[in-house]
Amino acid sequence: MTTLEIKNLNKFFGHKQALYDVSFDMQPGTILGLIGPNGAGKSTIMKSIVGLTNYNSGSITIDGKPLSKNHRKGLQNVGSMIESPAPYPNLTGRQNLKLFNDGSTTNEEMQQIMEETQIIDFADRKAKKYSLGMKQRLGVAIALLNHPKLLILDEPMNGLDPQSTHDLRELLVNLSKRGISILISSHLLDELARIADYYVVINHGKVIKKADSQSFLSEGPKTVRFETDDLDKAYDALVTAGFEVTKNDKNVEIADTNESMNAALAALSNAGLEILNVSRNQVDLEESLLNLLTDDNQKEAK
Ligand SMILES: Nc1ncnc2c1ncn2[C@@H]1O[C@H](COP(=O)(O)OP(=O)(O)OP(=O)(O)O)[C@@H](O)[C@H]1O
Repeated sequence: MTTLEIKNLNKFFGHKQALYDVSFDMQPGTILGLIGPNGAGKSTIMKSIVGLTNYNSGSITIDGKPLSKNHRKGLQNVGSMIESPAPYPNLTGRQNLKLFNDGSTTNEEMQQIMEETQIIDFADRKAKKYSLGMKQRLGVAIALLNHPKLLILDEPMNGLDPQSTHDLRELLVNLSKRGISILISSHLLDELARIADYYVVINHGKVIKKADSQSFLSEGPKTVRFETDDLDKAYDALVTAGFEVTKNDKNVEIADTNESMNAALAALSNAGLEILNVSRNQVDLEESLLNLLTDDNQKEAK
């Protein structure tokens, strides 16, 4: 059964429309990256799902159950950490978890959550003494209480050091393997690219792209880079052979097409150059996103 289905969601703040007919869905056990620039509407979508804000029209269905527009937070089946996590500062991590437990999480499960999110070592310290990274981890632990089928995490990697980011990534992948769907927004696109199965791109409150991670990245331009013993000469040789060339500190780069590799290699070796390395490159998530946003903003400006 579809875990989350959002259809034609519209949201106004006063006269200002923040979401325009946003629609997408999530299947069980998938990680969906919600991406877009600041102010695009990502948090508003997440808040609408958990009832932190109401919406004007459209529908949200979780695990087959439609939500009303003014539903309260504390939804069954949904765990969330939206904007900064807000544990009670004068309670310890463990006490916070107990407080957010609706009674369905056993002590053993609570222990497992504390271990998985690695808050166990500071679980008996007051939350006000936590660093940002520790608070983030406690936020994820709270989201994991009560057996969620859907986890909604807004910028969960903020403030985490590289080891903690790595650990959180592993945890999220393991949770998705257990069938939990994870909706995650992050500006740390390299991190997101390592775990997301699908992306939904938001710009100015509209969905401008939905794609699985493979096709999202493979649609972008590909290039081939050559390292040689003389980059200036390599640049000239490729330009003379009719290529559009970019010269970097370490290599020269051309568009990767079916014919370009052989023709470029021939041009470089005819110029007497020693080819030290050849690499094919696909655009990364950040580049794909920037290309998409540039196209969309140009369309809007017309
Ligand atoms: N409480 C509010 N009152 C009025 N406008 C709001 C409110 N919350 C958000 N907005 C507006 O709605 C739009 C979407 O904001 P939102 O916070 O959802 O963006 P975002 O994609 O999450 O951005 P960021 O990446 O900066 O978190 C923005 O134009 C924002 O100014």
